[in-house]
Amino acid sequence: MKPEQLAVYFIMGSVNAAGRNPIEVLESALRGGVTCFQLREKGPGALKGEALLEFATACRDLCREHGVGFIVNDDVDLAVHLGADGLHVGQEDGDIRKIRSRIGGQMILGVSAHDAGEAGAALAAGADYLGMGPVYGTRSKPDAREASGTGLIRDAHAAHPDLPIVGIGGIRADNAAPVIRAGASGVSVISAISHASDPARAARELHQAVEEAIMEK
Ligand SMILES: C=C1C=NC(C(F)(F)F)=NC1=N
Ligand SMILES: [Mg+2]
Repeated sequence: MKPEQLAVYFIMGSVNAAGRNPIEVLESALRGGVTCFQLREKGPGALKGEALLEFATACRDLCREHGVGFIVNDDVDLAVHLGADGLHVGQEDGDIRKIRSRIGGQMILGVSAHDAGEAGAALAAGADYLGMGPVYGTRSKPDAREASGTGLIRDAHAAHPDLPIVGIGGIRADNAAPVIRAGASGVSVISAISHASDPARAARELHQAVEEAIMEK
């Protein structure tokens, strides 16, 4: 996982597409230059079984067409079955070491971490990047913790400067810079792109904001 792959990390499930065809939203986001995509099929109305497999396969193929990493959230079996580029798990999704041994050394493994301690444990267990947040208030995750600002990212980056971190939670083009300045390699977003009337434009604007902040570092 090269840190620059985390610059604009789009996360979406079929329920996040604001009533539109999620494949068209993903296609638009990819045209707009998102650098990584995570399929996070969760919550009421989430696809299951054959419908999920079809949707996930279509997302994977679109990402491959655009040369963008395809990451699956939580579902180890689905990630392995699809030959995904990576898997993202939270602290509650099982023992990170066991998951690493299950997916092998090639697959990217992302782990959610909420403090420097969890960051260290995830790194020791084989994580390739950390997702840290919620930086700002978020509506995409009903059970999200309190907004933590960028302090957690700053602490984790200071403790583990070589471990790529992506910020998450309420991030948009107009508040992305502080996340990068705190030491993150990129920002991950759901609704800033999936709810945008023009997802490609939203992705471009986020990419510009992140690139500018990286240049100013
Ligand atoms: C809960 C999550 C936290 N962080 C991330 C990512 F941005 F990918 F690191 N993805 C998630 N699903
Ligand atoms: Mg999870």
